[in-house]
Amino acid sequence: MKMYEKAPAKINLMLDVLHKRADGFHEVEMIMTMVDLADRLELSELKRDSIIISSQAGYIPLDEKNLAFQAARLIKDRYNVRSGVHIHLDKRIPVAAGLAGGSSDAAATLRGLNRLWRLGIPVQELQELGAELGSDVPFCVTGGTALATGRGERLTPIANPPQMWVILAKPPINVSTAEVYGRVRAGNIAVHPSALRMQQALEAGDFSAVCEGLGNVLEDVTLKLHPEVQQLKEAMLKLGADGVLMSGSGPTVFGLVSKHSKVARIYNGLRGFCKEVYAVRSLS
Ligand SMILES: C[C@](O)(CO)[C@H](O)COP(=O)(O)OP(=O)(O)OC[C@H]1O[C@@H](n2ccc(N)nc2=O)[C@H](O)[C@@H]1O
Ligand SMILES: Nc1ncnc2c1ncn2[C@@H]1O[C@H](COP(=O)(O)OP(=O)(O)OP(=O)(O)O)[C@@H](O)[C@H]1O
Repeated sequence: MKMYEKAPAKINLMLDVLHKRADGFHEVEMIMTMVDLADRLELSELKRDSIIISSQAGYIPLDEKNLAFQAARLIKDRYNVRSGVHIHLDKRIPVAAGLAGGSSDAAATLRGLNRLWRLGIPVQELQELGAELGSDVPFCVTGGTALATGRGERLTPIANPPQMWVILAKPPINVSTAEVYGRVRAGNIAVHPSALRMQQALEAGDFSAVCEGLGNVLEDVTLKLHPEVQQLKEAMLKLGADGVLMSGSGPTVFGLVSKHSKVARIYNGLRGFCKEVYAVRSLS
């Protein structure tokens, strides 16, 4: 038997850090939404008790470091599943980009194995399992648009963004999420983006207000480490994006555009100096 799952990328429309917690994680307030750029997973049942990961992408781990492997092992152990699975990952989301590619693969694995092995695990329990794998995984289990608090695992669904285009550009640099959080000084953040304001903009379907409400306190850290991310933001704005922000801990920058007529100009302009550029729709 085979199951197929799509694993979409996320962007953070706003991300605020409130304080560092005793467990080393940071208390955050974020609004995340999915975009129409997705990995594809094919999950095939194996009679023997093993987990096999394969992918056309040569640049991701295929062993127990792969988040899809970890998700499969977790669900197998927790529910005493004897059979195995072969998971083929058709990677389309850029890796280590701030787009939660690995987290979304893990979430899609939890959803897919729940169906493949007919486990009947309720969504909330899948999210709790997801939280053991990473802070972004619970959101990726359900997707949509949500306010995420705690370390990112406490979710409140909110209205999807109005129809818009999202242009994503990933510069060829590596950013460590742990390092970026490690450099944040919550007490020194000058301007905190407002979750309430973004939530109201989304509920009202007000595209301009969504653009005005964009904010990510991790930007300051990543931009200092990698000035090319700032240059990419400026280029996107110059080319006509209505709103521009870095996603997660970076380095991907996204631009929001309401008019389709602007998309080709921005896409082509960025392709001149950035190899990984995507123009997609927000998922609603
Ligand atoms: C930057 C975001 O992607 C925005 O959505 C998330 O906050 C991070 O999500 P993630 O990559 O799933 O993060 P995890 O794999 O759970 O954690 C990676 C590292 O980031 C730091 N981390 C992560 C989340 C959080 N709320 N506080 C943290 O300090 C921790 O040092 C942790 O060791
Ligand atoms: N299924 C997977 N897909 C991509 N990367 C994976 C996967 N499993 C493990 N990894 C490893 O995880 C690391 C982060 O990759 P990923 O694409 O998930 O980052 P990200 O988009 O920055 O995630 P986030 O936004 O959740 O911080 C990479 O170094 C990669 O080797």
